[in-house]
Amino acid sequence: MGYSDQRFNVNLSILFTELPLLERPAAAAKAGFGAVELWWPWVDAPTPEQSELDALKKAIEDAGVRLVGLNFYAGQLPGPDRGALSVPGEESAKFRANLAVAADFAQSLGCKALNALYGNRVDGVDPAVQDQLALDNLVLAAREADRVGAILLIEALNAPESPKCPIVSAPKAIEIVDKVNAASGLGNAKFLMDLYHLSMNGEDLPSVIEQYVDRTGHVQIADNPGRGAPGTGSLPLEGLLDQLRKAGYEGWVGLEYKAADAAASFDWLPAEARAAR
Ligand SMILES: O=C(O)C(=O)CO
Repeated sequence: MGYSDQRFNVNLSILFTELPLLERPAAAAKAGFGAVELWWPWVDAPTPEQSELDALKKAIEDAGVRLVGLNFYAGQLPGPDRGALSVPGEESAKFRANLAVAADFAQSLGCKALNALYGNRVDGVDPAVQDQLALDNLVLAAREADRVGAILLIEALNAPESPKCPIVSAPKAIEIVDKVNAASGLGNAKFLMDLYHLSMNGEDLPSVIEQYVDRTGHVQIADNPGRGAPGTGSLPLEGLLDQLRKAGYEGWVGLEYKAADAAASFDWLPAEARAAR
């Protein structure tokens, strides 16, 4: 057991950001990784030029890494936006326009997991109106994911850093997962268990793992406090990942932590544990 038993991938939207986007896949490969994940890279463009999509696809293929997770368009991440799909008007329209583009891009690289971030509450808009819009958009997203053989991920963020986002606990994210599956009839909506966000919420992580592992489609980690590499904070990440593995989780674990020098931040992870693809 231990870190050697997991399939890790590098999140190229938070790590290696000191490099231009198109250089990051090769940097991850050079550090020994076989797989990467991304937030939607064009924060202002849900439907970028085909040439931009092609260039990123080529950079990933040339690096010889596999794309294993992609966020749908979610506005300006890591803030001030926390997603777009529950925000009426232009943001919802952008999310819908992005669905087929992101799903096709994922499919072109064999990526089987698409993450749909919920978005902030909007002053003056009835939360019930936002939640109905969110459900409608998540069902559309579940269908697009299904069209390309992918799962749809629903992630809980954390309340201290995302005070206007309503999906800030594991039970709340699971409630949305269940609603989307009931409404779509597809069963492809899964929980994205981000142990950093959940710990920031003060959740009991062993209990979250025990309760929700069977509905978890992807895991992300960072230490807490600080959202840094494992070992920079006080979370027992190795033990938590062991618990996940023993409970039957065999999916990807995304390294979604901050590091000023990404290449120097992987000492905690034996080289042989980086190469999964
Ligand atoms: O924006 C964040 O903090 C996320 O974890 C998005 O996936």
